[in-house]
Amino acid sequence: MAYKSVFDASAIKSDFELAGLNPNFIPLIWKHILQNPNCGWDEIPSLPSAAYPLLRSKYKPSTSTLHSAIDSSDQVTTKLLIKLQNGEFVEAVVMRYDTRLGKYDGKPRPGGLRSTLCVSSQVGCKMGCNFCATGSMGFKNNLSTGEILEQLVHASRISTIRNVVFMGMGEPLNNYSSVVEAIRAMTAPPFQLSPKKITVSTVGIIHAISKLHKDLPNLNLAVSLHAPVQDIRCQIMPAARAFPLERLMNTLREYQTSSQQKIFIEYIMLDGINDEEQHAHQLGKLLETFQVVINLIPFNPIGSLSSYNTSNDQKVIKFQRILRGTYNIRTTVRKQMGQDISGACGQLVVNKNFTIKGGGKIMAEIRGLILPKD
Ligand SMILES: C[S@@+](CC[C@H](N)C(=O)[O-])C[C@H]1O[C@@H](n2cnc3c(N)ncnc32)[C@H](O)[C@@H]1O
Ligand code: SF4
Repeated sequence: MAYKSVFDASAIKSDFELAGLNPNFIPLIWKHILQNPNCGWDEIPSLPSAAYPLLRSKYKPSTSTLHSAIDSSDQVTTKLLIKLQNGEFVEAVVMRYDTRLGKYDGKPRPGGLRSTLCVSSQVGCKMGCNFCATGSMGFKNNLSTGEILEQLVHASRISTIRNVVFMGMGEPLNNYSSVVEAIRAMTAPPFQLSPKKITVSTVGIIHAISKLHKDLPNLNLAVSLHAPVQDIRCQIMPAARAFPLERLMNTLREYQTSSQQKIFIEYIMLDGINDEEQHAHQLGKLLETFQVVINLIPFNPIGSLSSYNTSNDQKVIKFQRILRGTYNIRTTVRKQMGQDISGACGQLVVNKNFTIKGGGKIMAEIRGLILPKD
């Protein structure tokens, strides 16, 4: 029999209510599991007696298991391979940033290390972007709320997570209800992340963006735009045909008007495809009346899955200068982390022959993606 995850927030809440139990006990159960990874139900103290048989009969403290974890050579990034109850695997990536030294003056700051977790929302993805390793897997299944939250639970045991980005495997807005429910749980006890520290990245699912601000105010929205005109978007992102650029921009305008929040624009730099000066000007004109931050993302190689090359540094800098200088748009170049463990954006495909943290070699070649040897 398949058990439910105790982190399936609405399922456990409704089971508690049906049994006449107070749902306020649920965060206490979650907290105990966070602190005691392998605990059994009977070890959780102070629950009403009717809670124990309910938990035993229907729920597991974790439906997924951490199959393996591997550190990048600089120890900054850790990629987690997580096995789901149905036998499928997903990946999540922990990225550690050192905030102890000020970015500009190099002076010590309080706070120390903060970690960002990149979570998956689906096994595979049906959007088929042709620069993305996950897209090449096709779609297998949506993750449940519990399976999304369990990624945070596994990661919290190796690092203190302050930020969550939905930039792992899958299109989060194609799994809307589970993602929204998981984010609500992340911002409540015991996780208590600030919604301002959670970012959902989307290829541009128009109808879902329209709902998002009402369901989750204060959330950060990142849109994978990647091209300033519809024909280039369609060439690299087949889903763009269903979500035309003009309609997407209208939807973002409405989103911005109602949320009053800046929007993050993701722009992958593909040599000879979308990285010329004319593209920078088209992008600048498209976005100059919005409150946006543009992230220029160097293309991460995905082996034989894609023949794209990343733009050279001079082109990236020129592109950035045009957006900043001519259009006054805040534009950053994303620092890539975890490339050596195929843990950077778009490199996530399931690799079961992963090594255990701290040792050994990466052995597998999955779906033509040749992983680097360490
Ligand atoms: C893997 S996606 C997941 C979230 C969502 N599906 C989306 O497309 O925004 C996260 C980000 O990685 C980017 N990405 C995908 N493949 C990439 C690659 N090979 N190199 C760099 N970024 C990539 C996507 O375009 C997106 O901005
Ligand atoms: S970039 Fe995002 S939407 Fe496109 S295939 Fe990859 S995961 Fe799916």
